[in-house]
Parts: sequence; structure tokens; C-alpha cells
Amino acid sequence: MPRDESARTLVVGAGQAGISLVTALRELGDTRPVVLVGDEPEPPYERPPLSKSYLRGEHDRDSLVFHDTAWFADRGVELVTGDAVVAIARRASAGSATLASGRTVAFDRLALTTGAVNRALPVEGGDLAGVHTVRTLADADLLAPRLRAARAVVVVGGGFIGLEIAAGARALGAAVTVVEATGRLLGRSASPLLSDAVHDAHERRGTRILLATNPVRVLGDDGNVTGVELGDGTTVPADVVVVGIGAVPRTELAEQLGLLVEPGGIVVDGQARTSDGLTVAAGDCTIGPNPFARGLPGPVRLESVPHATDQARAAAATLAGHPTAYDRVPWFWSDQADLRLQMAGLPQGADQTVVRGDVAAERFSLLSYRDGLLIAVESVGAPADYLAVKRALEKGMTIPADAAADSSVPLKRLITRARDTDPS
Ligand SMILES: Cc1cc2nc3c(=O)[nH]c(=O)nc-3n(C[C@H](O)[C@H](O)[C@H](O)COP(=O)(O)OP(=O)(O)OC[C@H]3O[C@@H](n4cnc5c(N)ncnc54)[C@H](O)[C@@H]3O)c2cc1C
Repeated sequence: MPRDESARTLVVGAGQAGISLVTALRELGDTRPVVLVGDEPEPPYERPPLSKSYLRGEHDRDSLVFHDTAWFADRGVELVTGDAVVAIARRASAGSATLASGRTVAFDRLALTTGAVNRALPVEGGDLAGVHTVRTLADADLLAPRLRAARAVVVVGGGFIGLEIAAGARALGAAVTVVEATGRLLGRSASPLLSDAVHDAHERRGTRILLATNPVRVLGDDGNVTGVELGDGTTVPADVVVVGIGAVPRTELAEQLGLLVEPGGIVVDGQARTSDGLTVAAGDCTIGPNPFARGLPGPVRLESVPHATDQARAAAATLAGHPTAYDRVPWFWSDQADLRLQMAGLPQGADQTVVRGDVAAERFSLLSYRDGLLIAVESVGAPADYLAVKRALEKGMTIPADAAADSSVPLKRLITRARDTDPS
């Protein structure tokens, strides 16, 4: 009997969340055919090295790719690369997508894992040769050789990706200036104390950091970048400019489907379901509830590999008919040359921060509390602290704030039930 072509799962976006979702479907025993469509030419690959070791030439391209073509064939997954879903419609379990190539794909289950696109620098000269941004392997392939040859680099944006690239460029020997619009580095996701510590660490390595400063123009000669003019009229010379000013979720298809979309992404519930109750979405393109976002108003947008992976697992479980709550502790890492940051939980709602270890020596942890309860850790060169807090948060436990600063006592020995310290 011919196979029913419409009884298949369409996953749009072959990145971290897309590959995690497909993997999880098969781990859950779901055997229905899957079509995984990605608009990049490569099979799914990992992005974190793109702003770190890959730029320094420490990886070959193939080592970033998750699986070879046989992996997909063995699992009944048709991987389509280099083609985008440009139009999509569904009515209950009957749906159809049109690809840029003109092919149509019928589906009965749909997942959107479309990620995000980097913001462009909205100033004159932002498109000169030598102005780069990094999201894809193709972006990193363009930047890597230029960064290795660069004498002066300006990084616009003091977030994680900008600082990783700044640290790499500095380690490669360039003069590096970071231009950040707000009053501190990592302002969106880190505690103020971590921002200060990271600021000092980069300055110690010779990077110049300009806060509360905006580029107003990128200067060029013969089409090539020569510098950046700042709001105060000064100019910073540069032969490479890297823009890391955040990313915008890709929500066009969700909008076509009439799903609820906010500026932060496609709105999902705790089981990764979108507003139609049928389509699931996961990763950078989503905004949703998170039980660890204590003190933060409304749903949160997270952009990290662990988030994309864990939310995609929840999406797969929902598609397979066993909805499971996505309630994993958010965690994240960032390698800024020889500086390794590890974070678990979300520190934004904190009303108390305990410093443990030696900040100047770059071996410390910052434990964030809200109403006396542990909500997050940010560690630099202190993996044991990070792991202890992550485990405590996973188990719904805490670590008393008054004992946490004593770095002679391992944090794992201080983990206690939350109600033992709950002031209420
Ligand atoms: C340079 C860089 C460094 C990073 N470093 C870290 C790190 O150190 N630690 C960490 O935890 N996280 C890091 N991240 C973040 C992490 O990589 C992302 O959060 C994660 O990749 C999100 O997964 P995703 O599947 O949602 O999106 P993506 O991995 O971006 O995948 C989405 C894919 O969908 C494709 N797509 C979109 N629309 C369509 C369409 N209509 N048709 C077909 N395909 C489509 C996109 O082209 C893309 O390939 C980094 C990100 C970048 C860019």
C-alpha cells in the first residue's frame, strides 16, 4: 500500500532545537516519517564554537556537524538542506508547506524551530566590507581569516557573543575595543557584580571597553572599513568590525499560521505548545514560562543550547502524545578566551548576592538569592561551585546565604531543603 504522504512530521529549522527534537522523537519510540528542513547548506551543526575556538582555527568544519547523512536515513528522517519553508498553512491535522525550491510538503504534525537572526548595525557604513556578524558557519568562515589578520578590531555590543569574539581577537594579537550602548557588559543576562568582574578581566587582557557609547557611523575607504565614529565625535580605527547586538526571533511562519507571537518570540506554554494547541515550537524562536524565572514578570526568552535542547525534548513529547513539562534549570556557559563562565538559574530577580572566592584572581562564584532562597549561580573558574548550585536548584534545594561565602567549605556540603531556611 502506498504510504500516506500527509502522515508525517514537518520540522522547520535544522539547528540545535530541530535536531534535538528529531532525536527525542526517535528516543521516545516515535517511528513516523519526519521531514527536517533547513535553509542553511550544512546539515545541523553546533554554533557555540563559531564565536570561540572555530574563529581561532581550532576546529575543522566537519567536527561541528552533529551527524552524517546515514544517521538521518537510518532513522527515517528526510533532511532537506539549503531550502527554506516560505509558506505554510494548516487546518487541524492537515497541513502543507511550500519550500523556496517550489516543492510542497504535506504534514500532519508540525514543529517550528526557526531560531533567530542577528540584528544588523543600523548606521551608515554598516554594510562595508570588514563589518561582520556571527550566527552561521558561513558567517564564521568569512570572519575567521580576517580576524586572524586584523590589527584593530571594534566589537559593537558587550553581550556574550561580542565578548567571546573580542577575547579571541585579543588573544590573536589585535588591538580590541568593545563599544557597549548600556552602562554595563552582559546587562541583559548577568548580575551587576558579574558584569563588573568580566569588565575588569577583559581590561586586564588589554581590551578597551567603552560603555554607554553608540557607534553613529562606520567609516570606510574604497569600500573597506577603516574605523567607527562614536556618538561623542571620536573615532576608533578598525580593520574589522564585529556586530553583536542581539538577535530577533524568526516568527514569520508562525505569523502566517495565525499563532500568537510577541516581540520576544512565538508564545508557547510549558509543554512547548503554541496557541493553536497543535503546533509545537522550541529554541531561540520562542518565548514561554519558566519556573526558574523568579521575580521576572511574564514569559522569558532564553537563547542557549541547553534551553533549545530541553525545550525541544518537551516539544517532541507533546507531538508524540505524552506532554511533559519543560521545567529544567536554565544553564549556560561562555568561554571568553581563557575565562570560563558558567551559569545556572536566572539571577535577574535577585535581592541579595553572595560573593564566594577571589574575584580579582578570576576564581569566584556569585550566588543570587531572592527572599532568602537561592535562585542562581554565576561562576568564573569555579566549576565545583557551579555544579553544586545547579544540582541544588534541580532538586528544589537551597544553600544558606550566610554560609555560602566561606570558600573553605565545599558548597555541595551546604545544600539543604528550602523550607529549612525559608523565612516565612
Ligand atoms: C556565535 C554563537 C555562539 C553561541 N555560543 C553559545 C554558548 O557558548 N553556549 C550556549 O548555550 N549557547 C550559545 N549560543 C546560542 C545557541 O547556539 C542557540 O541558542 C541555539 O543554537 C538555538 O537553537 P535553535 O535551534 O533555536 O536555533 P538555531 O540553532 O539558530 O537553528 C535555527 C535554524 O532554522 C533555520 N531556519 C529558520 N527559518 C527557516 C525556514 N523558514 N526554513 C528553513 N530553515 C529555517 C535557520 O537558518 C537555522 O539554521 C551561541 C549562538 C551563536 C550564534
